[in-house]
Amino acid sequence: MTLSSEAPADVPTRITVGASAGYAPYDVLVGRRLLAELPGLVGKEARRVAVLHPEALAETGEVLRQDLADQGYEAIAVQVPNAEEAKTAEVAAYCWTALGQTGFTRTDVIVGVGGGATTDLAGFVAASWLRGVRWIAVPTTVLGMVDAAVGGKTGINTAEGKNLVGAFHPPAGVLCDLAALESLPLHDYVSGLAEVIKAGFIADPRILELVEADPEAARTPAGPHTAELIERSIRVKAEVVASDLKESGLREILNYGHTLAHAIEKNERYAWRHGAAVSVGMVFAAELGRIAGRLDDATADRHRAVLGSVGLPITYRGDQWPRLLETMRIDKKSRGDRLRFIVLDGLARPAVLESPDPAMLLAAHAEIAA
Ligand SMILES: NC(=O)c1ccc[n+]([C@@H]2O[C@H](COP(=O)([O-])OP(=O)(O)OC[C@H]3O[C@@H](n4cnc5c(N)ncnc54)[C@H](O)[C@@H]3O)[C@@H](O)[C@H]2O)c1
Ligand SMILES: O=C(O)C(=O)C[C@@H](O)[C@H](O)[C@H](O)COP(=O)(O)O
Ligand SMILES: [Zn+2]
Repeated sequence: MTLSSEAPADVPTRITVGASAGYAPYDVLVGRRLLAELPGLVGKEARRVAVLHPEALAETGEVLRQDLADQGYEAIAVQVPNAEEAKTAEVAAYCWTALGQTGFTRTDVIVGVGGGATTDLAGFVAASWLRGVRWIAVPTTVLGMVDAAVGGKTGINTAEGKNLVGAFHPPAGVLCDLAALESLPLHDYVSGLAEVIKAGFIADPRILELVEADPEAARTPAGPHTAELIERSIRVKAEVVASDLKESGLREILNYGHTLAHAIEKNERYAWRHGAAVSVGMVFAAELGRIAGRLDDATADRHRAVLGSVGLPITYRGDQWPRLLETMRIDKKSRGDRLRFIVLDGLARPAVLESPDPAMLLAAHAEIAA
């Protein structure tokens, strides 16, 4: 991965996430060679900086740490496991120990560099350390850039399920250096496209058109529309979280496809990437919408077509339904015994489906069962 702190080649795109729920606004920068921006975001009040990075980005973590040390900060690198293995209470506790041993105070700053799993953990450690310190996200996956690093949902998993412990704690800034995507394995790149396509279905159909125009190109960072796809998706997310940071209503639309997705991830013991599970979850939600008489056939079918065209999965093994249903009951959108799903009433018209009939759920499941 080639992150460098040289001056930016071009002016980056700046997307501001507006203030919400008493939290300050912040900028998401998208461009190349953005690391020169990092010290400015860390600020002068901080004395110590902890750079949390996954094993796969050990070199990058050290580049950032050295860069911050050169700027006069007492900078430490904290290596955490790759992917979902980082989102555990044990790893969070390991990070707290590192901060404690470094004498981290309330004015010090955490930098999370990596995919969504790393930034979810870094944000959670920042939210919980001393009841909240500033943090900066440097997402290095498509999914991290378009979704996880933006909006302040931070958290870890428990044995019972995905993201069950966490906090709303927005970052002070987000640096999306597109050069980072060049070292991302294809499987991870494609997984991130599920959240891009989600933004297309719930809010910005132009995203779907760009993917459909050349699905093969959409699968690589060198594609002609890479920056536009990422920026459009960030704008969707930024707009939603600025109006409903704490998910008291509108923000639930970002959970499109996630009710089933999180159950699949848990069922697969996190061997499936989040985006892959979200892909199947969106096909399920589309079928649910169609069966409920809310979504037209063409838009429901478009899910399979566009997700499949970039190589995302659109089916899941059919023998697991009772387990999936059980896990879905503790989805955060559930209220008491009532399951709630985000469905579409049409393209870019997300809405809530309350307590669907079990027969409807079963019928939608039959449509995704392999
Ligand atoms: N907080 C939110 O709003 C939000 C939104 C969407 C997803 N998420 C979470 O994000 C996580 C998924 O994130 P993800 O898809 O980025 O996966 P990930 O963080 O698991 O990263 C995938 C793999 O790629 C490696 N990696 C990261 N960047 C790399 C790079 N540039 N080059 C080479 N390897 C690299 C990682 O170490 C990991 O092994 C899930 O835990 C999901 O729940 C959170
Ligand atoms: O930001 C949100 O809100 C989302 O729902 C975005 C999702 O893509 C993301 O996977 C999120 O972590 C899911 O949150 P959860 O509250 O369902 O755990
Ligand atoms: Zn997601």
